[in-house]
Amino acid sequence: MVDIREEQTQEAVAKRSDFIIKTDALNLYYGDFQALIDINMDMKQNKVTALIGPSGCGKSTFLRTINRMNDLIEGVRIEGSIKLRGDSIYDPKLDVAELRKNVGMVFQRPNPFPLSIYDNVAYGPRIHGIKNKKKLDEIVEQSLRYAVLWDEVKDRLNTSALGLSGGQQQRLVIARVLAVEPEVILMDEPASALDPISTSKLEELIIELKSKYSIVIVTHNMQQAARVSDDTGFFLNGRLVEFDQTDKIFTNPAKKETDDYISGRFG
Ligand SMILES: Nc1ncnc2c1ncn2[C@@H]1O[C@H](COP(=O)(O)OP(=O)(O)OP(=O)(O)O)[C@@H](O)[C@H]1O
Repeated sequence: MVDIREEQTQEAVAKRSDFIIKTDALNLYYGDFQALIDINMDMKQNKVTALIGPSGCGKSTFLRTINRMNDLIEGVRIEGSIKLRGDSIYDPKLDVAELRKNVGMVFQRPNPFPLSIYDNVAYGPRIHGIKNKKKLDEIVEQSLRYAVLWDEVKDRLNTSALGLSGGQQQRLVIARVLAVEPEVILMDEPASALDPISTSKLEELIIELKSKYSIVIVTHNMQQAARVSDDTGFFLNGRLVEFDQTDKIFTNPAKKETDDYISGRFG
């Protein structure tokens, strides 16, 4: 006789594994101020999840919970759960440095180190103990190739990263993140300081990267969210108002607030 519980369990496991990050009743407070209210959001593996919403609605705060960047801010308190592949991100036993290696982050302004292009990419692997020059060379080349920057910089690897254009610097920062082999890449308005051509290269790169990584991106640019993401979450006043497939959010949202926001009636 088939054990239904066993079947259900296997089905549940298969379903769970589609999701890389799951949050359950997540609340976050800055002192007395509640910035995130009861966020339940399951993000899929090898997909791009976009977070949209007006300024101050909690997008960056939410993004930072995924690699515990909020830990660095005094007075932050978190309730509820957030899991990466089923393991609690806020487990006191968790190695935060390991988490941040696994969940890399790209910020609004490109922030290369004042080092050579090569040393920027080799930085993380070196910290994680890789000393062998040949191995480092391989990692640097592969990461720059994945970040679609190799052809532009291969003849100047030992020159300063600060000499690159803003768009190149942002792709270098992505290469630096890729060099430590993360599973998830968080991006907080990564194109906001870039010109249209660099932005479009970055968007192409994001779409390419999802074959290997899971990406969560905060953006103010709704066309960008529509172009690059598979799923979109709309935040308002600390709540996740609606979370669905990007096509659905932009063509037939379920909630009036989402419709008002995407059609430019507020925000
Ligand atoms: N370090 C902090 N201390 C206190 N309050 C904060 C802190 N950081 C953010 N907040 C508040 O939390 C709320 C959410 O901010 P957050 O930066 O997450 O919003 P956002 O949607 O990313 O905004 P934006 O699109 O402008 O970047 C805002 O009211 C903000 O003022």
